[in-house]
Amino acid sequence: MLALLRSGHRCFHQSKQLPACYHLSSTAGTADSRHASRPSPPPIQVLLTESAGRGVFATRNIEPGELIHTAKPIVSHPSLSSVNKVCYFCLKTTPNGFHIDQQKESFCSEECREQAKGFYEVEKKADWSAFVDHCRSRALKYPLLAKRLACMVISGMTSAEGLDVLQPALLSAEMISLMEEELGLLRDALKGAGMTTEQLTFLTIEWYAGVLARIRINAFRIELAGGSYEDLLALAAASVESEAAVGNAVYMLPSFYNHDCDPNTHIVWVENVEARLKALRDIKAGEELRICYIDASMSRDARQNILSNGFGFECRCARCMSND
Ligand SMILES: C[S@@+](CC[C@H](N)C(=O)[O-])C[C@H]1O[C@@H](n2cnc3c(N)ncnc32)[C@H](O)[C@@H]1O
Repeated sequence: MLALLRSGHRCFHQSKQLPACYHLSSTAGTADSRHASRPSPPPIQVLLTESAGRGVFATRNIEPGELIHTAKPIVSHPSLSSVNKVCYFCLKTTPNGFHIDQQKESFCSEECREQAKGFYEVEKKADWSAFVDHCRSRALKYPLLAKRLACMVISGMTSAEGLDVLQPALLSAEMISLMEEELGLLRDALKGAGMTTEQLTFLTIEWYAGVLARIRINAFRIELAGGSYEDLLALAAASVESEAAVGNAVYMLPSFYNHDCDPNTHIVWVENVEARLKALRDIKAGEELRICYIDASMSRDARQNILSNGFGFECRCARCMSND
């Protein structure tokens, strides 16, 4: 998927720059950042594109293989099949993770347990069986992220508006009415855990549907490479549609990367949920950085179908425009 047509597409950004909060303090480095003396700001900025909303642009030339920046998630959750195998916070594989109060979830370190403390104190009081059964029987993964976000809001770890800046998917009335049942199960679990009406004020259908609309467009499926960088290219190519996911996560800065069927950048996970954005080839200052959202080895028609149905846009990247 990664050795396809070289698009050489140009950036079409308008001069309007987004607020400084978009220039996130993620770390960046050279091709081997371990030798860098201190982390430098990432060589990117978020700007408006001509036809794809906001996008991420290089502020200097970037070399192939360079680690552009890393990113920690706003919210993440293990997949239901991995919940007993990975750290409940960072999704690292945990053969010997430690459990708290005989709960089935485990953490890989004291640090992760500490960072999860806020939402986990809320989560562990509730009986999630009906909510989880609902998700399992319908193969739904995103409500688990919404559930965790709700617990983070209740615990004060984050604000109820935390995802608002991200682009939402358009939801049909039918989709929203299906979400009402899910929201009922979420509210019941939290009420059963002793949360007060006041604590649950934010938990309306508008909030829940708004969160899921953003998760739908912006969530990443996490597959851990666990190996060296050299393996990652092959792994990224092979696994886009595999079922090796340990969980799902939503990030801020990575959410602003637009799609290209012949991307110049890719996103990888080595041992946990921390994302690494890496250059796949030479990128010139001012060029837009794009990742591939789907399995780029599919035919043009299949790619267009998935992008249209899943993300709501018609891909007009150089590869699609050349009918490849
Ligand atoms: C994850 S967001 C990327 C950031 C987004 N442009 C924004 O302003 O927040 C995905 C959305 O960006 C737009 N997008 C991404 N790649 C695109 C492309 N190749 N062509 C047109 N629109 C694209 C679509 O609206 C898509 O649903």
